[in-house]
Amino acid sequence: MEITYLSLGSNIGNRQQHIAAALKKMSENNRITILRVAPIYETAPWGNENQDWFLNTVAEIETSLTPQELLEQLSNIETALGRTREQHWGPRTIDLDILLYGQEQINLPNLQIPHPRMTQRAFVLAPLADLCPDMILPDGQNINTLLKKVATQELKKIQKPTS
Ligand SMILES: Nc1ncnc2c1ncn2[C@@H]1O[C@H](COP(=O)(O)OP(=O)(O)OP(=O)(O)O)[C@@H](O)[C@H]1O
Ligand SMILES: Nc1nc2c(c(=O)[nH]1)N=C(CO)CN2
Repeated sequence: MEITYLSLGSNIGNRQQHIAAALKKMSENNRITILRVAPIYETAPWGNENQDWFLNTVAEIETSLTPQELLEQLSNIETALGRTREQHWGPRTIDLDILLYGQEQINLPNLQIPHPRMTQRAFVLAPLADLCPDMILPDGQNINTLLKKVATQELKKIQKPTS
């Protein structure tokens, strides 16, 4: 069993409902246990700014799935929730990324862990810091130091998920 952190994001349709539905589908897999879910943030679009604001959060899970099996499971959930891939960093009903999987470092063409862009993204670091305020990221930096570096990225904490 490995402790794993996942990023969840949505900026199309009922964003809160998409996040809740993704968490429900994950919890239906008997090899995934959701341990904690961070508060939800409303966040300015990063990377491709010409799109609507996102809701983002982070889930801490425990899983016996391998990283590749987890990626496949998350991709199936994205598809079931209507995710399409038309634009790089474009709008999506749901985006599920693996941030950290135990202490593993993976560098395959279809899977990089830790997620290579996570330390640049306030929409990842803020909810992750709510769950793990003292976390040291694999590059050796404290999460709060990293959060200060991305402080110009706009975001606001909105609420705990209801389910
Ligand atoms: N840690 C990871 N978590 C999820 N997908 C990953 C990871 N590492 C590599 N990938 C690959 O990235 C591919 C593209 O994913 P996706 O379209 O969701 O990217 P994105 O969310 O738009 O951008 P970003 O990767 O910068 O968050 C996936 O098909 C998957 O194979
Ligand atoms: N605010 C925000 N911006 C993004 C997001 C996201 O989840 N939230 N996801 C992206 C691709 O992973 C690109 N940009």
